[in-house]
Amino acid sequence: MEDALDAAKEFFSLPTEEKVLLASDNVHKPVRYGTSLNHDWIHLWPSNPPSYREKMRKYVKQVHILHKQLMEMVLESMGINPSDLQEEIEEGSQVLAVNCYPACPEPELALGMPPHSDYGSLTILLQSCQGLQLKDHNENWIPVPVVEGGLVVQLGDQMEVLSNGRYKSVIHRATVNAEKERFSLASLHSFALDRNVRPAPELVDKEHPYSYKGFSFSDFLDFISSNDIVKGRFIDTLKRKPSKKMQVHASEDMHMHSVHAYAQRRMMNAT
Ligand SMILES: O=C(O)CCC(=O)C(=O)O
Ligand SMILES: [Fe+2]
Repeated sequence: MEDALDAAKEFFSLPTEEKVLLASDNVHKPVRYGTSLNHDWIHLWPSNPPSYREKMRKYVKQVHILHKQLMEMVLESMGINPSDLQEEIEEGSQVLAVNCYPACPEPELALGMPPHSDYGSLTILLQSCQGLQLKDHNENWIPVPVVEGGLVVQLGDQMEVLSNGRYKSVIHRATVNAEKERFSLASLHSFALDRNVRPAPELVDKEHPYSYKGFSFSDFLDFISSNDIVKGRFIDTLKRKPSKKMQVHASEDMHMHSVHAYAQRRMMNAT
């Protein structure tokens, strides 16, 4: 784990001229530096620092194995037989977001990443120092401590839809640090890209009516290509009976924080 964080640190310390060669606003690009999609994009990852690919590849591989074990546990806990979704999981995608948040002299006025939920099934996150915060059901921000050798696991929008709302995707944000530059590695896992994710039939009944429209990865890409994050959450566009109150809350919050979003750098590595 330390190796992967070192590789991130070395990459971001490269001269800007070198990093911008990988810059792109095109969300369809598998590797992009700046402000995602199946195995074998590693040859496109940064070749400098020289150890970057090897260190990241090792990390990504281990995390992929862990993700499969976690998926089985989460699905079983929802009463879904993991083998029913085996293909979706096997053909799923993994994107490693390598985030760098420069030290900020006034951390209380800025955010590294505005509030959002991740679109996929599971996110496995490693942080170099404390900065991740989760929103709890009372709308309070809870800092997630750094535990030596520990990883943070979050559920994304695909799990909320699949569980028919029994599990919620986690709204989270990244704060910045006054003295230290902060790094995080977010391994974003999703079901197969061409599949429509919809509530599992076994979780739809009289008391739990079908609450979300199904969606595919391209629906999500269309949403982020044409919407600013301040306009709200993708998952809210899928709700069949959206709660107006919650929507207003979420978007006001996002707007407020994104106005102050600080100069975060991000490198997306599809695997
Ligand atoms: O830096 C962090 O702790 C959060 C990163 C994150 O939420 C993301 O990359 O989606
Ligand atoms: Fe995230």
